[in-house]
Amino acid sequence: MIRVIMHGCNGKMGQVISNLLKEDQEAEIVAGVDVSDHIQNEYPVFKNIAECDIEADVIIDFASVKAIEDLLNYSIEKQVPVVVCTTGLTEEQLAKIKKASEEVAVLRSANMSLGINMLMKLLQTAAQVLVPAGFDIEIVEKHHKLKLDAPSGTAIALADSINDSLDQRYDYQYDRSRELKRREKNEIGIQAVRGGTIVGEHEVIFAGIDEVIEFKHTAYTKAIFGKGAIQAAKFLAGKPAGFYDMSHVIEGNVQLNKT
Ligand SMILES: NC(=O)C1=CN([C@@H]2O[C@H](COP(=O)(O)OP(=O)(O)OC[C@H]3O[C@@H](n4cnc5c(N)ncnc54)[C@H](O)[C@@H]3O)[C@@H](O)[C@H]2O)C=CC1
Ligand SMILES: O=C(O)C1=N[C@H](C(=O)O)C[C@H](O)C1
Repeated sequence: MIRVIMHGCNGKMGQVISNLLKEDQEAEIVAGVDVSDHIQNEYPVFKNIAECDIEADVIIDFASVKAIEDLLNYSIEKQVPVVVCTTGLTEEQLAKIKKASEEVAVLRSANMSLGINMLMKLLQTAAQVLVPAGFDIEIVEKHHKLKLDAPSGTAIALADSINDSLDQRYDYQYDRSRELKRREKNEIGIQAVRGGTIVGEHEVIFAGIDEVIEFKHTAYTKAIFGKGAIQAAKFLAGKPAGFYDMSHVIEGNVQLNKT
């Protein structure tokens, strides 16, 4: 059995994963970490990961940007690989995650679903064909009203994926209300919508002269993120120090299915 610490265990994603792992034959939660104690779990829960004295093979993190430094310190000190799913991280925190991966295995992904990770690859192909033909790129994301960060980590990851395929020529425009001016050629507009219980929608729009192509991903349940995070945790347990993302997990599964 792979032993998991669930960081942010009493949150929406922490509970999705707790329920999924109850039925899992290969992995189990041995401890949880959460500042909130409004839920009774079948495993011990610590207020801070630094207090956790239970041995584990991997940590799954869906918590808060405020907890990221303690999480990385614990992961390095105890040599427990960590799957970082929390979004809204600053550039400085992202740099700390990269640095930590020199000492312990770290997998970070703003979106654990197969669909979004597949879409990232499709967008690179689309951008390489459509941008030279003069298409503009805009991203619209929609999420539930409880979400703290905006734009979503996924919207930024989709933009980054496109930008990687275009030699980083693009800037991101988050707010068009400040200046009275036309959009720049080398910009990706990113807009966030918040309301109700929308699980997660991402739409990437390539707008050309007289034609528009739209790529859209809709998450109907949070289980798609939970299943992806569990797959990632199983992949990461026992891996050497290094920086991994969902493409490593998906490629690993494709190889396994071929054999
Ligand atoms: N990568 C992905 O595929 C996905 C990422 N997320 C991200 O995961 C994070 C959590 O999402 P949700 O579960 O929806 O949020 P949530 O607010 O329901 O849960 C977060 C939990 O973390 C706990 N927490 C807050 N500060 C903490 C601290 N310092 N130490 C330990 N626990 C702490 C809270 O008490 C709460 O129970 C968000 O950043 C969200 O954007 C969410 C869904 C998918
Ligand atoms: O907070 C959420 O709910 C989600 N957050 C992630 C993000 O910021 O991209 C992933 C998913 O869209 C759900």
